Amino acid sequence: MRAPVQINDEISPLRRVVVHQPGAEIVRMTHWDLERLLFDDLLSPAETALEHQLMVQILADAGAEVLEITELLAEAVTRAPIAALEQLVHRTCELAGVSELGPKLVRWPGDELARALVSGVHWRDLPDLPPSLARIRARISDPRDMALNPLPNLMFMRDPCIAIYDRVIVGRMATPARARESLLTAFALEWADQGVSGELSFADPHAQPQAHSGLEGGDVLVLSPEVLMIGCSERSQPQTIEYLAREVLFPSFAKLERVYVVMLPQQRSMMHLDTVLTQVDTGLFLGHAPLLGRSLADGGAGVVCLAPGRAPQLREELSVVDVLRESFGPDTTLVACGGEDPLHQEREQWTDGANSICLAPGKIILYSRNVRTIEALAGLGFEHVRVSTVQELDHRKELVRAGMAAERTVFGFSGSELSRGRGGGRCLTMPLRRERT
Ligand SMILES: NC(=O)NCCC[C@H](N)C(=O)O
Repeated sequence: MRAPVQINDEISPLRRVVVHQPGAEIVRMTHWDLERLLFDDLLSPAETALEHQLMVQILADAGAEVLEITELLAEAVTRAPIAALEQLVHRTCELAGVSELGPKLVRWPGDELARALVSGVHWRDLPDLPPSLARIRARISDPRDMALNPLPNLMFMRDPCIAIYDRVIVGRMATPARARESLLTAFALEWADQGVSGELSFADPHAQPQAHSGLEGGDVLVLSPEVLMIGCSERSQPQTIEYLAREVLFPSFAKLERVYVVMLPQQRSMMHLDTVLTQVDTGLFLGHAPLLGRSLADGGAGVVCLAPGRAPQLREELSVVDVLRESFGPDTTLVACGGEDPLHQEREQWTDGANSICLAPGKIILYSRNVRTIEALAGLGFEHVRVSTVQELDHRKELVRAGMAAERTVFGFSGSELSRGRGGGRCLTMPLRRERT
């Protein structure tokens, strides 16, 4: 059933979420591609799938309906009007520099096409196309001989589209490796039977001026109906954020008072705001303290306030934590990812210690490898519940049930493979509905 989007904050009980279990697309990578495909290592497909399944089970046992994007996409491909499908395929091929493929692909059976759009297409599967320069070059220089590249980052479902309040904003992926993802995700959400009702904003990446490129979901935190926080990062560009705030957000959401823009270092370890900051409970955040606990003057991240009808204002004297206190009260606290030791702060920020997904206030999921972060959370009353594939399914369900009933819980699971793609629980999930509390 199509359902309206409802995301008014980062922590209310999670009820509907989109994920993607990594599949054939991660098998089609080689070490030659790692940098271009934004990975730090080749992942073991079986281990990665197990880790991901474990996370999905925790989400489901905690009460969320979990949707798989490839199922939505397969449904959308068969349900969408032919003109919409042709447009999707045409744009996909255009982005890949192989426009000649479009008319052929669009006639593939729906399931096959949906799979191909995610895991890529080999030239050898297109025997009757006339020779082209693209094909010849692929044969000479690409050992995999791909006409359409795989999308190994699709598992990081947070980034291609962004649910804000009652709508989905279609992202602008900043790198060629991920460009197709926002087209596919928007198409799936728009046309699948289980998609979203209501408007998709900013919906046509090609209709906007080219300058408005670069807006990824990991940079957007929906803190309250009044306040959003957006990272101006390696991936989300200042012009795009300003345009989005002025043209889409303030005119659409009457309650929205301000958008805080956090000026992040333009570097891979902090590619999105949620790699350094996530919310874990009312008035409680988890984050990279050296960056967020200091003002710009003191070496921390700068914060700019955008408000309707006003010029952007740099809050030079305030840290991100100060700004959060200004909005959510003086008791608002930042738990340091990695604890107090600078060495472990750096190590665990890199392994997504700050990137938690909140299942309900005070109930979060984190990779269990981030032991110092989990210790720091324990100091604030979080019980660590370790969830693992060696446990019987019923036992795992019971652990999640008990953890959800406790005051504060961090569900830890192994993310040894997943973390090599540089994303944690928040990056791997795209919430569409949280309960109104
Ligand atoms: N929100 C996030 O931080 N997503 C993680 C994305 C990781 C992916 N390998 C990327 O570089 O885009």
